[in-house]
Amino acid sequence: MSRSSTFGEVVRLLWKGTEGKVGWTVLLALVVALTEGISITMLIPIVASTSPETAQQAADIPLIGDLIAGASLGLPFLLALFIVLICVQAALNYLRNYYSLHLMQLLSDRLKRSLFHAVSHAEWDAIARRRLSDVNQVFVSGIPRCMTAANAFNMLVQAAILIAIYVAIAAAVSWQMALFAVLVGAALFAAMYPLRRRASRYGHELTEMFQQQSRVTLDFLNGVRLAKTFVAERHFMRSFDGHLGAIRRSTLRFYAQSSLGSLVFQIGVAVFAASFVYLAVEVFDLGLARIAVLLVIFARLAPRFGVLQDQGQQYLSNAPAYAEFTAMMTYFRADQEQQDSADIPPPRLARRIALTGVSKIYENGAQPSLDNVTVTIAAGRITSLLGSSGSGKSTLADIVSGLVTPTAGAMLVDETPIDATNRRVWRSRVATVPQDAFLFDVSLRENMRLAKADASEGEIWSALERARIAALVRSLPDGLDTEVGNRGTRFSGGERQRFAIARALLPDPEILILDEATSALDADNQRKVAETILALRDGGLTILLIAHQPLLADIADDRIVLERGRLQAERA
Ligand SMILES: Nc1ncnc2c1ncn2[C@@H]1O[C@H](COP(=O)(O)OP(=O)(O)OP(=O)(O)O)[C@@H](O)[C@H]1O
Repeated sequence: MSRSSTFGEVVRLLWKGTEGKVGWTVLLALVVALTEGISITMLIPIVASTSPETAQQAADIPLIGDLIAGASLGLPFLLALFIVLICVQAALNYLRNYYSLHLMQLLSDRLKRSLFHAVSHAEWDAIARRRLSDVNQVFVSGIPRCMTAANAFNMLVQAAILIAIYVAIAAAVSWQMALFAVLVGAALFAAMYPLRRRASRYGHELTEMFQQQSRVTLDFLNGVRLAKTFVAERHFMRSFDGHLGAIRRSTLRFYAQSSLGSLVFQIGVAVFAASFVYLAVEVFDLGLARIAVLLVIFARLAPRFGVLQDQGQQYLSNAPAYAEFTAMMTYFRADQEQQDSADIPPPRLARRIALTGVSKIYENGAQPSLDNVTVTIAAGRITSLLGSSGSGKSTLADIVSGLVTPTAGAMLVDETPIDATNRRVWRSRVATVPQDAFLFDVSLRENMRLAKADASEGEIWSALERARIAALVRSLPDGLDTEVGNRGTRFSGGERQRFAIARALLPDPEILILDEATSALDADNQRKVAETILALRDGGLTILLIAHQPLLADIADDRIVLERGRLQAERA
């Protein structure tokens, strides 16, 4: 995204994201600038009241001089008014800062929610194609950087308003000096161009480097057990150190350059101050009243130029994060799942699931992962999905569960076709237990209620009984209140698997899909899970098993054999 289009995007974001409320901060900035302007202008009558000579100088100032002449006010009154104006100004500044912060928080929440929504409502295919560490990175550092850019932009606008008002007052006092200030300001702005370009480049580098760092961190945390098994901690540590070093070096380089820029800027401002006073006194012979006012204006103006410089850099070095955010939003929004409409009843499975001519070609897949497969899964029976690695078993199971959309072909649940309009509602009636039975780091009861938020104690115990794990829970001192701990590692693999089955059974699904559910278990645990599955089938549940182990393959009533995405055999 080019700099100008990012600029337009940030303006739109600020305006739309705050529902136009950002306009209030600009208006407040304008009022603050006006009260500041009035309080500065008031210095003229105050200085004028010191001697007849200064009074005459003040009267000579166009516009302002006439005003002073019109209202002959005493010094105590002027000083009191000056204090009142400064108080009003301080209060308005406080209000503006607080309101800006409030808006930024609101905006940040809005961006996070919209990305969360876009990801959670995207098609699974689209989610699976994307590195989740990149998505996480946008949440953790991308959106806060967008906020810094938006805030910097807002500050820039406010500083620009103040500068414009100061320059207008300066012009009323002496147009030559105002013109001089504008020309010097423009020259300083132009001189800082290389620094702004560097800030923008640094911003792009930072986005890339944060992504790399997030990838290593998440990869390591997700596979920490494996990393330790391979004694590969040092490899990850080295890689992590490498990314930290790159970020540190780039940041130091950037700040060294920008500090140098600020240094040059400060020197430039000092030269400007000296020339300003010289011109005012020696060339234009402005007199004390005007010089006093111009100096006060200048003293206020200089830090605003500093704000322009600092916030400009903040904006440029953080705006690339916004381009990253919008690219990610566009990606996920392009592939949104159709939402359920309230009047669609969940399909019921009483007889069979029939797939006809189903094919699946993943976006980046060279070959079809499923090629014209026609099979039937009978209700109330155990069907096993067999085939060598990569033959398409998981793809078929994901199509049956409604997670993956087939590229071609049709699926019927009894007589109901499953398509974009009801795929989500069908998925809510399917329970899947993956190979790695994942338990969340909350209590057993809360883990169960993730599958059905309003499950009663009776329903929870009934599901635990069906999965043959109730006896274990009863033996625990804290029963259902037992905290599962990090990923449930306090339970054995077989126990976790049966908890996962119990959780999957809680919403009373139409079909249970087990994806290599016992591959990580020993023979004893495999046997226990197999007994659990047989008992569920005897209770009338339809079960689809992806199984390599003979023990599980043997308990199946029907078998579907796939090879290279094609149906090899379908046997009872
Ligand atoms: N998201 C994806 N994008 C691209 N290709 C994919 C994707 N998922 C699966 N594939 C490819 O589709 C083919 C079938 O994969 P699938 O996971 O369905 O096989 P499987 O029989 O379950 O394998 P395994 O027994 O090893 O788990 C494989 O060649 C795989 O590389």
